[in-house]
Amino acid sequence: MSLQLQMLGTGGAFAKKYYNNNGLLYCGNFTLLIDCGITAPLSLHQLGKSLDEIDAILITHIHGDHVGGLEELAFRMKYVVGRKPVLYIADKLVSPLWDNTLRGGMEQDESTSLEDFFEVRLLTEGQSTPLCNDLTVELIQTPHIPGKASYSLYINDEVFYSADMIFQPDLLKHLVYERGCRKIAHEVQLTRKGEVHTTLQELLSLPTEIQEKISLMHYGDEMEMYARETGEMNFLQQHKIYTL
Ligand SMILES: O=c1ccn([C@@H]2O[C@@H]3COP(=O)(O)O[C@H]3[C@H]2O)c(=O)[nH]1
Ligand SMILES: [Zn+2]
Ligand SMILES: [Zn+2]
Repeated sequence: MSLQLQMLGTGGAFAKKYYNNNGLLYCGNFTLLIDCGITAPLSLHQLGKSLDEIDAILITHIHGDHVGGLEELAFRMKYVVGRKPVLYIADKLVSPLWDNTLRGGMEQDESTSLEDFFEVRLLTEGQSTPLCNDLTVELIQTPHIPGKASYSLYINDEVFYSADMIFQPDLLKHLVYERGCRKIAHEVQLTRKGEVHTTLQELLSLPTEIQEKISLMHYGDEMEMYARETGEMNFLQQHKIYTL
């Protein structure tokens, strides 16, 4: 079964042209929404997708461009669609997501926990979990903000989808040379110092055979200026469907 990826947006947190870096992963009839940022509901609307077409949501980490659309999604699922969405999430993210992010807007009456709005399915880091017949996801914790857990994804034991992360060349080499990784969707920061992200310069230091597997995402509005400066890598484009 081939996997397809359609990004709802490919922009960094402050990008305006390309929307938040959230993706739809298609596996046959199953659709997984990877992250649900502020712009996710608008992007879904522009694609003509109803929320009912999303079978599950997976959250990589707690930043607005990755979770800022969850309140709208959950309220619409509850009050319009009438179905609890499935939410895959690392156990360490449950409390930060509910207590520190969603609770202020969503707690009311008997609805006092994440489980009151979502069918929560916990993911354990380092463990490959089947989400449907032909789709498995393994969380790999990757550094982003000190003290805040963030998880990249290893999909079907062959595709790496980075969360926001500081450059991890050894991880990328390990995945490609020892775990048979075929494709990599990687965040990139084009301008300014990386600090909590991976810079284009850092990715350009990777061997050619790894760069060839990389598609760049989570970039700024200046992306077009860098179109010919990405070595063997290419930019993922919003709404285009890629076979993985
Ligand atoms: O220590 C910090 C924390 C945050 N930030 C910025 O805020 C943004 C939050 O979303 P993001 O993770 O997509 O990108 C982050 C950066 O652009 C930063 O530069 N340094
Ligand atoms: Zn981000
Ligand atoms: Zn982030």
